[in-house]
Amino acid sequence: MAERPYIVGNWKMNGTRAMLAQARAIDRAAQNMMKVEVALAPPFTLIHATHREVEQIGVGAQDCHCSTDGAHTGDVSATMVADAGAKFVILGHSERRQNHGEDDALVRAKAEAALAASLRVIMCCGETEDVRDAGNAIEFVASQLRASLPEKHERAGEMLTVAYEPVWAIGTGRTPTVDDIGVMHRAIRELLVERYGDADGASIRILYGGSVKADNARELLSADEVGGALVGGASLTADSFMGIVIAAAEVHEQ
Ligand SMILES: O=C[C@H](O)COP(=O)(O)O
Repeated sequence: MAERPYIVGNWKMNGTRAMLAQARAIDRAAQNMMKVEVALAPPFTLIHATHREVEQIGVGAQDCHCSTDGAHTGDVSATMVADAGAKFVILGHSERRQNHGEDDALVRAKAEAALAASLRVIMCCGETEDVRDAGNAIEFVASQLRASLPEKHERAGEMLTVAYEPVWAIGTGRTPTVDDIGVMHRAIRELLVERYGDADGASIRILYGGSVKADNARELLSADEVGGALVGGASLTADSFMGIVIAAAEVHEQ
């Protein structure tokens, strides 16, 4: 892994204020792990409190609306999450696509709104098991990314991250092989270079997500073109999350 690994915890719909103790513990531990960029995406309700409690780690949101404000009951805009202390937003997660019917066009509109609010974007993509079994995983992910990512951005390399998360690997304990991850990540890299040019396309980090744990992180993070991980379940306690961060530091040093 050439660049500084990026390990992001996605707390999903987990956590009340009692969870801030885990954020503090992760932040303290991350201060001794400067070789790894560590971040957490708590639920909306904890963004501001997490931002106030931590010094070292990044804090982000798990979604935002595509409009800046207006009559959208229950929604939260990019400007609002930025105001609460978020520096990035996860968009296009398969749980949003499946549970809220978000299509690629909406995800792209959200990404444009987030970038306009100076938020970095972690753009998720990934195929279902049926798509993989039919041998169409690469075509599917490429088409999802082409339609979901903004057409251009002057600081694409710095502002965008892609997270490849096969839907069938999320929360299941199943993972692709290192070879399969490498094949997919190389295809994503090609697409990013094609869209954003050599320099930006090469510097956008591509994370792997889906059942990453401390005991498989070393292997998964050593796959070709993997720049870090988007972690769900194992990010909910400082011990399990920091096990992944430590593995990332070790892979980086190899
Ligand atoms: O955003 C995180 C992913 O959905 C992975 O979740 P997981 O680590 O619980 O499989």
